[in-house]
Amino acid sequence: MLIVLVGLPGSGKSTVGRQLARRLGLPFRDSDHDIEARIGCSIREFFEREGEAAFRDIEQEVIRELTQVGPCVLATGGGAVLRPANREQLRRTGCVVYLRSAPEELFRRLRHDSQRPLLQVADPLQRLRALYEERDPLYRETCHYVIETGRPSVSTLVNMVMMQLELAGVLQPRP
Ligand SMILES: Nc1ncnc2c1ncn2[C@@H]1O[C@H](COP(=O)(O)OP(=O)(O)O)[C@@H](O)[C@H]1O
Ligand SMILES: O=C(O)C1=C[C@@H](OP(=O)(O)O)[C@@H](O)[C@H](O)C1
Ligand SMILES: [Mg+2]
Repeated sequence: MLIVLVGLPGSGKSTVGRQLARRLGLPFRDSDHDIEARIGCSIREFFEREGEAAFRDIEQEVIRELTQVGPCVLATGGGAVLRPANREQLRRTGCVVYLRSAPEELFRRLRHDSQRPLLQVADPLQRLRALYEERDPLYRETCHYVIETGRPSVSTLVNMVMMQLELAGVLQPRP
């Protein structure tokens, strides 16, 4: 089974995804990690050198591959839903969970983070609000379930995702 996490930068896709995979005994894959292995530098450097469109081309290839490697928990990058082909591929092949977070919460988590290329601007909170406006409808269109991430800790969120998947019959209930 393929479980896919989507959401804005800082929503916890990588952190929650890793713990969720451990709890489920599934491999964990992070599309940004595979992209960095392929380009041989950080995503931030690649954005600066080659631009966003070149990044999106590689991201689309990596997503297509990772949705075909067998059962795993897949953390995507925040912009994975921008391309219709990715939205269609993720929704068709996986059980897609949207980790929804308010831009203000994401700003609190990421204000000291220098590795997210889209947030290296004078007003990152304003940028996060704009990204939310643009992408929230795309995450909703792609996902099967929405999980609110505002207050819960990472381990509580892992439990919430597991409970949601059990209720939906995607996961067997735990004894
Ligand atoms: N539910 C949460 N509560 C508090 N901090 C969180 C939560 N989820 C993620 N974080 C923190 O926010 C930062 C970004 O998380 P990350 O998993 O990299 O997000 P993403 O992969 O969605 O961009 C990390 O420092 C992580 O520890
Ligand atoms: O939102 C985006 O467009 C991006 C989010 C990043 O992943 P995270 O969501 O893990 O930060 C990474 O894929 C790249 O910097 C582009
Ligand atoms: Mg991530």
